[in-house]
Amino acid sequence: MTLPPRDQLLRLRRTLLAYTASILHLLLCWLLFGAGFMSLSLGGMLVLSFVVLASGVLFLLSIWLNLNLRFHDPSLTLVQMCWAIAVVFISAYFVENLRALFLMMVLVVMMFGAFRLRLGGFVRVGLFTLLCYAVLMAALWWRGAAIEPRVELIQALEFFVLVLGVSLLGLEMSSLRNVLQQRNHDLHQALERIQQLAITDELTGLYNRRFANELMSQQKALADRGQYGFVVCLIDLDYFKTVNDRFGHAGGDAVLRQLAELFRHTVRDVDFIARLGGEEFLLLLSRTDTAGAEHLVGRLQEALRDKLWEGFGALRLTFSVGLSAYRGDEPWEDTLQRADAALYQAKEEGRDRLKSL
Ligand SMILES: Nc1nc2c(ncn2[C@@H]2O[C@H](COP(=O)(O)OP(=O)(O)OP(=O)(O)O)[C@@H](O)[C@H]2O)c(=O)[nH]1
Repeated sequence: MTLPPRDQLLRLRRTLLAYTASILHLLLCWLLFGAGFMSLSLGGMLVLSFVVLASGVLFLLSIWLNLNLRFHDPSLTLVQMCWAIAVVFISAYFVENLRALFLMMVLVVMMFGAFRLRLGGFVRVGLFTLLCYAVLMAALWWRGAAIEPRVELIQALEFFVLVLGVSLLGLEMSSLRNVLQQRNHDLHQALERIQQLAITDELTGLYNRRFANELMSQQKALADRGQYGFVVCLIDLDYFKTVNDRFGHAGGDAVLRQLAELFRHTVRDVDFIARLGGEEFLLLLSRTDTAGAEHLVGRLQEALRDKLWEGFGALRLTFSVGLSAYRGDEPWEDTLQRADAALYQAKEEGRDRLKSL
């Protein structure tokens, strides 16, 4: 059996809490029944208990079966609150003498809305409470219960002042919760941004040297476990200084950005490309052998030959590559070291070529 997602679990927990409160309310009813304050027969008490317990189970089931997700507010806060308030008023109808005390349960229900309802929700619950109160008074009057209008009016006023007070407190808590949620969201985004910045090269958006080292060590661990290889290519642009001399440093930057875009589009999704600094790049090819890497480098050279540099006219660029395949059970630094030596050879032998060691 799989557990519901976190949001649903939270809703279940909150509904379970409300269910516990309604069971406590029911216990109070039974206590008053035992003490002779309820004008309800044993059968009536059993029906009331069944209705309260069954409705709670229905709310819990609707969340467990995800039926609540079909509603505008999947927490069902308003529905649950109105139902709980109705139950309090229904049971209050049968209480003799202690009705005002009994109605205080409505305040507990109000507190449940504190973390979810906004102003509109509180107004609706308030109006619903008002309606319930009026219906209760009418029903009592209809039944011929002894109602002292002045006392009832004072009790009603006191009740509504309390409901208003609790609603205002609830609103305050609700807005506090919103602020906290927003802060949490902002912090989460800032953290994501920081994590992104920590691994990317600012100029090109490729991975940076620090992350390249991490990737190398990860690749080594994976290769050692999975018995497959990986290849490291160090790519260094030839005579890049002339680009800077011709177009200025900003122009050189723009060329590096366009080059990064070309690399990104040419390598496979499973491969990694990082800028180690200056005009030097590292290509990390996973599950590839030397032949496969040479093939990819050929494709990159071809793409570079055909590249039309936006804003740089007839610019032609080449690069030299030092390639090295991981030999198994060697430190990844050794693989990189060999690629570096191979790159040195490629430069020494006239550039625009690939050397592997
Ligand atoms: N625009 C720009 N230029 C950079 C950046 N980092 C390094 N460079 C330039 O890259 C050039 C590298 O020069 P060199 O090391 O002599 O290399 P090269 O001119 O490419 O010659 P070889 O590598 O020997 O073929 C220098 O002019 C640096 O200023 C950068 O972030 N932006």
